[in-house]
Amino acid sequence: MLAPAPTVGKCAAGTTTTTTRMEPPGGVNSTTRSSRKRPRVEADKNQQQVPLKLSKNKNNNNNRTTIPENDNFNNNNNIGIFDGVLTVDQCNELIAVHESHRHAGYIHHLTITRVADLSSSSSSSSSSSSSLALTVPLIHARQICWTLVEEYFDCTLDLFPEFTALMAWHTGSFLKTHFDANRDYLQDRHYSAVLYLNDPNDDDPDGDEFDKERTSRNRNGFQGGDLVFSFPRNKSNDDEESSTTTKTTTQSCSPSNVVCFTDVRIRPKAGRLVCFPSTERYLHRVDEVTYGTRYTLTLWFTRNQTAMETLDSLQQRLPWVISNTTSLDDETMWLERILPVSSQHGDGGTMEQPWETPKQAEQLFQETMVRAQLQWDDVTKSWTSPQIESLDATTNVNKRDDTATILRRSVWKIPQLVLQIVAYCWWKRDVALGSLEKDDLQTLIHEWNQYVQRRFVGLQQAARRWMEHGMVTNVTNSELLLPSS
Ligand SMILES: O=C(O)CCC(=O)C(=O)O
Ligand SMILES: [Fe+2]
Repeated sequence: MLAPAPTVGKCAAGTTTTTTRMEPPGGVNSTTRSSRKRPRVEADKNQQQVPLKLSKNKNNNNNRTTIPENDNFNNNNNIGIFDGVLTVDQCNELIAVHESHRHAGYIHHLTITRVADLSSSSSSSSSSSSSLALTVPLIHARQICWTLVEEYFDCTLDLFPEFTALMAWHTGSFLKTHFDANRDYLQDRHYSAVLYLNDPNDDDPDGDEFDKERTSRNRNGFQGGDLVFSFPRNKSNDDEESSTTTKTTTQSCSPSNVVCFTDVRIRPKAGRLVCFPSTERYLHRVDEVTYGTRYTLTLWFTRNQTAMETLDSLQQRLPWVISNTTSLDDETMWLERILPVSSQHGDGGTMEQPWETPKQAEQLFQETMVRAQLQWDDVTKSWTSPQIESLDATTNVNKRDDTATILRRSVWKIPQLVLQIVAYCWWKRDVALGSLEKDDLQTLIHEWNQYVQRRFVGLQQAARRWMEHGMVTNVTNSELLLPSS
């Protein structure tokens, strides 16, 4: 006899909404929970919260099954959905972090940014402090999710992050039906959590009223990309379930003894966290992203402390973080050097200089800007010129996936900072870098440095705390609670 389909709990972070607790399937060890309890972290109170939109229990059209947000299931709430976990601003910051450091991911049309990608450059490199500073919003977001997942599943054992990455699901990406602990080496994945960072392009994803302000901030929207769970059920469950849920059966249930599947479809939404056990009972897929880019913070948690992901590269560099009291001027210089206005000769220090004269610098700058523009255009249209095709040959990535990686590795040695400025441009100004005047660009660089400086100070403070508490030898075991501004 098959277990009834797991059900879905809906709750709002930071509100008094009661969360229905689940018993994890198969039960968990009832060892008393350790007294260590991370403080609950809430979204930055200074920033406007994404308004909680409680449901109107309305199905949207085109035969989609949505989860009614006011459903009160009485049995296990095995899938948790939290809205407003991060503000739209916080989500946008994470998208910018992703864009500034993305690498080709593990499936086509997927790019990822892990903590290691932000912290692995050599400690003396000029671009290091800005990259390291960007670990702050990522670790902070992880901390919020971590607390929510532990609380939601009412874990009697502590959980530990097993994998953390910002991801961009570009047009054409999808994941076929799977469960997350589906390989021998993934047995330590116990809970999955996905925090969505942007909205689909629909005006009305949840049957809510059209929200102009929110939609206007919803840059880089996408179509498709629903998360869909498929729960097996037997026929005897059919009547009961169809009367209490809006789930639909995607296969007909005859003849008898045929296993049927109930689909539970979850629409991504900026600031929405979905969490579920990583076991085979939670088969799920990601529908193809048919337009645009879908951004997520994807996390797995483990009950096995030894399987915890290491943040080695970050940890190793903390002493340098603490001792680095200098400003980020050297980084500013990186970009200034490729500006026509300030392309005087320097010795270049340890940096590579792919140009010899101011004229070449100017040309490099123009090319960089063209490429930066391409990055934000429709990539499928962008990759036509033979020159860019040949650039692609210098990388091992899918050319449609990973413009940023190509930029970074390209023969022109475009500095990492340019990518960061491109990402910042999108984030704060909603403009393409190529369309900016030189003066605008200077202002932007200044703003960027101030932003990084603020984040870097936050990292220094946290690092000092870790040092003081002797936690540096095992950073991932610390609270990793960083200031959010
Ligand atoms: O992005 C999602 O909604 C789910 C992703 C997923 O299933 C996975 O990465 O295993
Ligand atoms: Fe998955």
